[in-house]
Amino acid sequence: MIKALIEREERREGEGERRGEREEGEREEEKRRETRREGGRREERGRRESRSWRAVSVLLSEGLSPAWKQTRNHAAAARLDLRGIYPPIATPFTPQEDVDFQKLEENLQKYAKIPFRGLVVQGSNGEYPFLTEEERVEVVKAVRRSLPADKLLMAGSGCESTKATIQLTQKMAAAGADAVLVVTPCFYKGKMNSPALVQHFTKVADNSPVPVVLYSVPANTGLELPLDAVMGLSEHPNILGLKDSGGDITQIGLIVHKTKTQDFQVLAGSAGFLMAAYSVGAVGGVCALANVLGREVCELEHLCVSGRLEEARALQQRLIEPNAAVSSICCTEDFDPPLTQVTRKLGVPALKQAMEWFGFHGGACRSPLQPLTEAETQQLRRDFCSNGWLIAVGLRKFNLSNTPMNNSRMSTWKHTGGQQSRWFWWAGFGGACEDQQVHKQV
Ligand SMILES: O=C(O)C(=O)C[C@@H](O)C(=O)O
Repeated sequence: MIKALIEREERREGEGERRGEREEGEREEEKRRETRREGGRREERGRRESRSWRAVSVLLSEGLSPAWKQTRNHAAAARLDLRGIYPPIATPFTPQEDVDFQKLEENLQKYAKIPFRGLVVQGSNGEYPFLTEEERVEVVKAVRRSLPADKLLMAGSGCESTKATIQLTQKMAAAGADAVLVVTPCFYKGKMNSPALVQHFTKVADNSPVPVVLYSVPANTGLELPLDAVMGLSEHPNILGLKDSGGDITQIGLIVHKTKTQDFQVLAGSAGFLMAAYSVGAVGGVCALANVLGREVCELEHLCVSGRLEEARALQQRLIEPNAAVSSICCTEDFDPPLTQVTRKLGVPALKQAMEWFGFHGGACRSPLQPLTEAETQQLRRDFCSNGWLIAVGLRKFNLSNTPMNNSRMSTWKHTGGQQSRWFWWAGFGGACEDQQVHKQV
């Protein structure tokens, strides 16, 4: 009996051992299967990573970084509505060529009464290449202090290197810029191909606390931001849009068309082709002429967006020559498609002279920009007078000393038969100038 019990116990123990061994074997097999599975996963990860690195290397060779850091304002980029007109404001200087913040402030007070969407500070017309980094930031701070809260401050933060552009962008954001306008680097223009430019703007946008607007101005930089680069960059969450000063309407139309699936906004870079740009989908304009005829350029925008094309056409035609004279986009034969040949003649010195005629502080440019010659001044006046913007009534001899005219005073707006007219009286300082009563007809 006992023997049987022992034998049964031994059998049970043997079965237990064998079950344990089986279970151990199964556990070992499971481990081996898991190891194989993990190895497979690791290989797959390796393949995927190599695929993704291959992709990244391709992307990086095209300048697109795979993961965009979320700056605090990417969401802002989606919200910021750029529609409207912006003067790229001029920078007044003292006779010693220091920034004249007092005159800047007086100009800002006048701009505040004009229905601009905002101001571009340190655009081409701001003479940014001639300002130190510190001055560029100080001017942004001064404008921020004065600009009404509902106006957008777009600060030009472009430099030649990506590193310097990021640093200045961050300083301008801290100084109060709502967005930055970043011009294409151009000193080594032969090497500024799409991959280089896409990588540049991507890194800037990755590191900018505020949304970025691309700035392509081939007449000044000698290069155009290529379409494929714009299309790639339009997908960046912190890149809002493009300011195109090239003036090629087909290029602007193509950019609008090719980026329409993105929240990407295109601004015309000159009043000379503003209506045409609106017709192909631009949402606004950065226009030097708006420093002088700000209300009229805003009126053109209004007529375009409200479909009053006959009136828009008539107004646009009267703005082409004055715009041509004051546009800061220098003449370069290579980048001067016929349409824009009219838009580039006398540049910033002419803009500043015209500002003086229309009651703003323009003054001298910073060296090495030279003042207008007498012949250029006459040409400039013709461009405004022949389009009915400046009619000298009772013009008497001007014997201005070097002191630019100032102390202008706008008297009244007078509507006469649908025409608006403004009368200006000037009393210049420092010279034997006499009162000049000029009838400006708009
Ligand atoms: O000053 C700027 O930044 C410009 O784009 C100039 C351009 O708007 C023009 O009308 O000439």
